[in-house]
Amino acid sequence: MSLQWHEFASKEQLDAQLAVTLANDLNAAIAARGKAGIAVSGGRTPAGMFKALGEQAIDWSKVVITLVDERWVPVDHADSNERTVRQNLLVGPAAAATFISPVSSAATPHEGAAEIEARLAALPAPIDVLILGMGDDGHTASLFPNAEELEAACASTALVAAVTPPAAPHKRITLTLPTIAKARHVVVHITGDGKKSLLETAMTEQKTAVEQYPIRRVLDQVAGPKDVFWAA
Ligand SMILES: O=C(O)[C@H](O)[C@@H](O)[C@H](O)[C@H](O)COP(=O)(O)O
Repeated sequence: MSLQWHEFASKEQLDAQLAVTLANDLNAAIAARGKAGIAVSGGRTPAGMFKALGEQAIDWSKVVITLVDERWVPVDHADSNERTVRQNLLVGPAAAATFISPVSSAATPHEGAAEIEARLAALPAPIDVLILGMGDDGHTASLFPNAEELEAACASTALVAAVTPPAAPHKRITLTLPTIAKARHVVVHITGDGKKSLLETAMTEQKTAVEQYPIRRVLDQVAGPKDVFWAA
């Protein structure tokens, strides 16, 4: 399926519409299978959308939430993606959702990966809806260009992989490419002209784009519907 672009006049309008789209996915999954699974991305972009999502009419007690990737830091660390999710999404009615934390007290994600893998057995498979961010280098999740474990994380049959990004300050744990690609619906959530231009470049026909940009490598493997929600 081709990548469908949805452009919005403001981040606020994007957040409001994406929240409705995600709520529709979750409610459809609950109606069909009795529960729903969502994997959200970290970074700075999603905070406003998390607030809008938390206001949607969803039976949160039937929703299982996790992160697409995480920095291997304590959950009260300023760089923790879980901290962002707990402060912006898991408040109000959405606090009734089941959140699967992708970090443990292990010293490194390499040591902690097996425990996180076991925890994620509680996540509906395939994931019903998965939101991807994208970095300025074309990374998505924690699939970074030139990372020493990139190939392993793109080929692994496990749910998660530990990654040492070449330039980011923290070791990471990430859903593997096959796990991401199996999601029933994938949404790329990006803002700014630079990221729009980068994603358009990544999605060109040039074969080099696949090697250079993990976002392209991931989207090429996504079997289901894939959308981009973008605002300037
Ligand atoms: O832990 C992370 O950083 C993310 O999961 C990462 O993949 C993020 O989505 C992009 O780097 C975009 O981050 P921003 O939204 O902060 O630009």
